[in-house]
Amino acid sequence: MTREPDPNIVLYDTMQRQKVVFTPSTPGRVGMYLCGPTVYSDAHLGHAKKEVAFDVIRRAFLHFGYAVRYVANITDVGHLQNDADDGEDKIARRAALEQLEPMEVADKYFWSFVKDMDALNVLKPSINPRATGHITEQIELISELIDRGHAYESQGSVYFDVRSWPQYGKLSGRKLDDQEEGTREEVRSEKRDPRDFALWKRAEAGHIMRWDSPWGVGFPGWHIECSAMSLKYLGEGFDIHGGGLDLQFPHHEAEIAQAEAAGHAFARYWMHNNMLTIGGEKMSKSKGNFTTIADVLAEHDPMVVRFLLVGSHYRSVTEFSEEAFEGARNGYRRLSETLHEITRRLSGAPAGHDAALDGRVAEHVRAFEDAMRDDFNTPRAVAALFGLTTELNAALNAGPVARGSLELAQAAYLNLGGGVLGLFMDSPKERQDDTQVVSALMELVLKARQNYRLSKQYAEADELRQTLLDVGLTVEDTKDGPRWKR
Ligand SMILES: Nc1ncnc2c1ncn2[C@@H]1O[C@H](COP(=O)(O)OP(=O)(O)OP(=O)(O)O)[C@@H](O)[C@H]1O
Ligand SMILES: [Zn+2]
Repeated sequence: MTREPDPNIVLYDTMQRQKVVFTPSTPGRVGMYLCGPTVYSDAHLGHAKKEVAFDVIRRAFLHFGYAVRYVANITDVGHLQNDADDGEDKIARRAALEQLEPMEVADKYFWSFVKDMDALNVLKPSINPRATGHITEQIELISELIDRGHAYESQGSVYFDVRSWPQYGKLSGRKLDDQEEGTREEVRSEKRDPRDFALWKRAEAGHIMRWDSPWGVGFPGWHIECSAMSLKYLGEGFDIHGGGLDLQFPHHEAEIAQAEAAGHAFARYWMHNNMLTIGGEKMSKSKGNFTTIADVLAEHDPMVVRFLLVGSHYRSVTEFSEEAFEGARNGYRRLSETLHEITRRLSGAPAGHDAALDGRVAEHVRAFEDAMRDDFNTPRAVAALFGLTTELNAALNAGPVARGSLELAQAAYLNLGGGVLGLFMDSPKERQDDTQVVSALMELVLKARQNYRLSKQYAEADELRQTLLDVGLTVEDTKDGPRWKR
């Protein structure tokens, strides 16, 4: 059943600095752009916070009846050490360290990112554009900026002229005079103003990633890819642009200036996730205080990791600690055990509905949806799921529950906890456990059948075989003994 797009979704827009009602540029549709990873190393838990935060927002829009086009870029060129305008490219540096081609590095860490995201049940983007695949679009945008007098060439590089664009700083609220960018003397001398930022950089001898351009051989600056690719795939005045709080300045500020100074309408709403911290400090690659997603998943159920992340609001800090995991593990177990019990009790449940219970389930569903409509308040939504769980546990403990009510409750868990929060995906660990349990049980069953046959109880042996067939399992007698398959 598809529902009408919900007109009452409220989100916090960083640009307007307040919560506002979301109205899509095209009725029923949401265009979202998310600044994705620079693929030069394995993703860490901080990246997971961001990806899960925006995945939940996307899932909520889907739940509330919208079609979503979700574009998340992959930065594979132009992101220099320390986010600077000058210096080594992060990918090229890693390529030299690992003795790989730069594109080999980008692919290696792209696929490792995809694997992590799959494990965390993050939906795949509708489009996953790469910076190196959109050099032409970036050159076009830079040319538009030069034509309009907002960018200038200098010794084979091109810089954005911030003094020509007084709105520069409007997202982060930074006044031009307070900004300081580019400290190296050689960069200063190429720029008209130290706050100008690179759109295109001249490739020095030995720089591996290089493309031809109207300004000579070079490579794009870090910010321009997002303006070019978001406009290409989502169009003028697209709905939502997301990313980490730390990207507000200079990255998002630069994205806005590049697009708007070239005459394009840019994102209508800006959403920023807060940071995952460790010991109160932002987890980050360059600080070295990170734990990779792969390392976390080696020890923890991915659904517990996800539950931990949605347990705090996307605009709040999430502190990463063992105690936080302990809490998440217990909380998640409470929810999933009740869901399993409901599913178990469905077969054999008396027909019909318990109207009073249905009403109480509906109240928790409403509380969940109200929370999600209110700037995607996942902690409140999780609290509603706990309310639902307390309700259901009381009913289940009191005796048989009508099938219709169990079905309603099950749908609530699966649509809200599963569909919106992305939980309740069978974890690989659970699946592995299941496979082991099935194998062990089948060994026992086949041994019992052998025993029947040895004692010439053929009717019992055939009955066993038939029972297995009824659930889709076939038994074959081979020279090495009986084998079973699905
Ligand atoms: N600890 C974190 N919590 C939440 N989001 C994060 C965290 N670290 C990075 N992000 C987000 O992930 C995206 C990519 O970040 P980036 O590749 O710069 O990671 P990083 O670890 O901060 O790297 P570096 O330290 O090299 O800058 C950005 O949108 C950023 O805001
Ligand atoms: Zn970006």
